[in-house]
Parts: sequence; C-alpha cells; structure tokens
Amino acid sequence: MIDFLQNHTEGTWPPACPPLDPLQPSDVLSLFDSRGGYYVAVVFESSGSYVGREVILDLIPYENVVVSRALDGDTAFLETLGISSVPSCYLIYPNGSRGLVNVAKPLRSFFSSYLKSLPDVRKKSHFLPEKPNRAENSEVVVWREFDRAKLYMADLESCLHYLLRVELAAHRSLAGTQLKTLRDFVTVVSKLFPGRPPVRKLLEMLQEWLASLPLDRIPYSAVLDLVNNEMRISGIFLTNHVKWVGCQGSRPELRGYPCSLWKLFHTLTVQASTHPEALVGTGFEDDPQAVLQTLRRYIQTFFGCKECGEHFEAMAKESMDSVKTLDQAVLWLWSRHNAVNSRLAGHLSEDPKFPKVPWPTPDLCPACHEEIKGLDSWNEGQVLVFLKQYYSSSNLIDTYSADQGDSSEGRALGRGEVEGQALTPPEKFRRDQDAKSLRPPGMLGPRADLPQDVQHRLDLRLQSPRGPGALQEAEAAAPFLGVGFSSLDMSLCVLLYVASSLFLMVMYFFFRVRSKRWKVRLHHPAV
Ligand SMILES: Cc1cc2nc3c(=O)[nH]c(=O)nc-3n(C[C@H](O)[C@H](O)[C@H](O)COP(=O)(O)OP(=O)(O)OC[C@H]3O[C@@H](n4cnc5c(N)ncnc54)[C@H](O)[C@@H]3O)c2cc1C
Repeated sequence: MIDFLQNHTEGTWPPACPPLDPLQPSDVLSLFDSRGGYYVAVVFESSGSYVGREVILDLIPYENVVVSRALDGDTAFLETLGISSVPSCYLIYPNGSRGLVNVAKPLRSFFSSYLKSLPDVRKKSHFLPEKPNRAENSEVVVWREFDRAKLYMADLESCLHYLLRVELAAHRSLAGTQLKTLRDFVTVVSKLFPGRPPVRKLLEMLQEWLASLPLDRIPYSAVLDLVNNEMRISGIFLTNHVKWVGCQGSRPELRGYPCSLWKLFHTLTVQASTHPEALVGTGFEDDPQAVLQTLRRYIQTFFGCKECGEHFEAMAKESMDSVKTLDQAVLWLWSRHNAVNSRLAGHLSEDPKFPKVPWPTPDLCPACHEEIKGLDSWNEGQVLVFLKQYYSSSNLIDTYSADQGDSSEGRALGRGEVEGQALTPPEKFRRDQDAKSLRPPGMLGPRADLPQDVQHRLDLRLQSPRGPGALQEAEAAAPFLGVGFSSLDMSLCVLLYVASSLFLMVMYFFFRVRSKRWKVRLHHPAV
C-alpha cells in the first residue's frame, strides 16, 4: 500500500496523508528550534525500511503528535543525536527537550504504541467538548504518583466500597434473581479477593449471612448495616471513601470506578485460575465459566451504566460459552476488555493521560507482542503469564491504602449525589471521585461481639412483621447514644415498651378485680 501510495498518486496525494518522504538532516535540525506545542517524532531508518512510514500512518488518527522519517545516510549526524542503530525513534517534546525513545524492541508496533501513549496524545474526535475554562473548573485533583506495572489495593478496596455502598444503594430491596446474583457475586469475591484481613473478614461475614438467609427479599439497608459494621466487631473494616491510584483520572469525571471494576474482575479470574481450591464447597468449583458468568450477571443486574451492561452482555452471548478452562476465562476477559478499549478509543470517556490502546502495551510486556508479516499480534501464552503475574496478590501493593480504622480520610459527597441511579454515560462515572458512603461506618471500637450476634440482629430485623417495608425507616438510621441503633430499632423498642405496659396494666386490673371478689366472699362466708 505504501509503495502504491508513493508510486501512483503523483499530483493526487490524499490531502489527509502526511508526507512520507524522508527529511534531510537540515530539516531535522530546524525541527529542534520550532515549538509547535506538540510532539515531533523522527524515525531514523535504512532506505529499504518501511517502519518509519508505517509509524507515520499509524499515528494519523492521533493529535498532538507529528511523525516524520529520516534515513541513516549521514553517520556523523546520527552520532551527534546519539543514534547507534536503526530503526530508532527520536522525540522532540512540546517543551523543546528531546531524546531517543527507549523501547524494548525496535519494531513498528513498539514505536507506535509508545507514541500513542504519550501524555496528551489522543485520538482525534469530532465530538470533543471545548476544554473547560480553568477558572470555572475549580476542582483540584491531587495527583498520586504510581507505578503502572503494579496493582493498588487502594483501587480494589475503593471499588468494593463504591460497589457495596453506592452502586447497590440504587436498589431499595433485593429479591429473587437480584438477591441470588448478589449472593453469588459476594461468594466469588469473598473466596477469591486477595485483600487485607479486615476486608476479607467483612466479605466472609457478608457471604455467610447472605448464604444463611431464609428470606427471598431483604432491604438493602440490612446489607449496608453489615458492611458498615454497625455492631463494631473488631477486625472488620472497609474504607468508607474512594481513593483512586492506578485508576485516578486527569479530571474528576474520568476513570475511577469502572476502571477499578475491570481490575477487580481480572483479579478474580486470575485468582480462580491460580487458586481453584478457593472455590471448593461453593458449587462453583467444577465450572470454568462460573466466575465469568457471575460477573456477567452482576453487570447485567447492578452495573450503574446500563448501556455498558448491554454491550458486555452482547459480547458474553457471542463467545462466553467457548470458555472451557480457567485459563481461557482469564484470556476471555482480557480479550473482551481490549475489544471494549478499541471501541472506546477517542470516545468522550477516554482520559487523554490514559489513552485506550491494546493492553498490555509493549513497555509493560515486550514478550506479549510479536510481529507477523509486519502486523502486531499477540503471543497469548505470554499474555496469560503476564496477566497471572500482574493480577496476582504479590503484585498488589498497599501504598495509599486506607489506614484501617481511620474513617476520616476523603471528601464527602452529598447523599443525593451518591444515591441517584438515572445516569447516562459518561455522566454516570462523574460521581466516582471521593464518593462517601450513605452512612459512614463508626470507628471500630474495642467491643468484640460475636458475628452470630450480628446475624441474629439482622435476621430479627428482616423477620419483623413490616419486613422490607421497614426499609425507609432503616435508611433514616442514626446513631443513638453512641451505639449504632437505627430508627427501626428504636420503634421496635417503643412498640415493645407500650405492649409490656399494656400487659402490666391489664394484669394489674385483673388481680385487683379478683382480690375485690375474694374480699366480698370473705365478708359473706354464708353466700
Ligand atoms: C464490564 C464493563 C463494560 C464497560 N462498557 C463500557 C461501554 O460500553 N461504554 C463505555 O463508555 N464505557 C464502558 N465501560 C467503562 C470503560 O471500559 C472504562 O472502564 C472507562 O472508560 C475507564 O477507562 P480507563 O482508561 O480507566 O481504562 P479501563 O479500560 O477501565 O482499564 C482499567 C485498567 O485495566 C488494565 N487493563 C486495560 N486493558 C486491559 C485488558 N485488556 N486486560 C486486563 N487489564 C487491562 C489497565 O491497567 C487499565 O488501566 C465498561 C466498564 C466495565 C467494567
């Protein structure tokens, strides 16, 4: 195609196609002085190479970067730039600094991928909104430095917090298939989540409670009470706010929860594949699709973005049945995630700092990428090895994780802000940042009540004659005398109090009348 383009389009050069002829050393030197506010990349190569032209064409749909090519004829010039072998890519940054691009393999896909992932390089879009005015956009985003090769516990815990306290809160009560979906999802997460002990304990408690419920409808507030650890059971804690690290966006409305949900899902499929024994006794142990199917049902039933759920369901219908092993489940989710990435590249929801490119990128996993007949292709064996390492517990780090027991971190959002559900993408994710729980959990106190106590208390609440209808009162729960009693608890107490008073009064009158009768009999023994 390149030959055709260069040999047969004299005078009719496509207007959108950048020049493909090589630059002279003097042209390259003049680029050093010009400041266009964008990146300029020059691929140095031999005369028979196509790499430079391929990279130029690969980057056409991207803005803020211009690619050119130059030949390796002038060795003295190459030496002054520090180029010892070709092909090499020399990059001039928007601020004027410059240097050689360091990639693991000097291949077209590695150069292209590197350039596409530069900050502010993103796909051109006709639908981009105007950049917000700095003065209007007063929200300050505190940036947390992080390593893209690592998985952050803070992201996964924030995901669980958001999922349990915000996403599920859109449902007043849970019944039938919804309840079963939640039960299965919590089972999978509690068995496979490689989290810190207090979070695992909380998940275990939630799982045991949901599994033992004899009811087919529960108010969401009962789940929330348990998640908030209102019984103050020591050693149980889940952060009450979000803190994104590997999922932080360059603007508050970008990334966050959906990013962390993907990470949680990948972690679960990898854990199921590397620790299949964890699911023994759950009913999921013999089915390689069990985890994927559970995640699929969660997305279908609870994911706040309904449109995303429909897209995911379409993919699942198309090919989830072909998964026959736990390793294939890991790869299925990986390839579907990449399909979503490529569909969304250049979309409004794309963060310019985190362009949607096929993942893992060559810098993260050089062995995952191969070139067959000049085309980038995956080495799936290596991808599997990489995924199992990336999403393993040994790659999970606690930097930035919430201090267990410190519920004061984070900025609270208003109640209305976290409870709504009728959101449209990408608006739906806008509320992810620093969302707080509906009701913040109390600090863990020294009391060490038994988990059975919690179960009993929650069961009592569920079995109350008013059943799930008592939800509204439960939602208005407020701490009373420093002990986490809800208004439902208080109404039950008052009811019990009134009933016992009535009973006592009836008994009092009954005995009074009886004693009067006795007295009458004693005074008239002949009667
Ligand atoms: C199930 C699901 C379906 C979605 N569908 C839609 C949709 O239809 N429309 C829409 O607008 N948004 C959708 N989203 C949201 C969208 O996919 C992104 O999550 C969101 O735009 C944020 O993108 P991100 O840049 O943080 O990267 P994400 O795509 O969220 O990726 C998060 C992180 O996962 C890792 N990663 C990336 N790719 C892979 C991979 N292939 N395998 C393993 N790990 C990977 C990277 O570390 C990356 O930073 C969906 C989210 C989910 C969870």
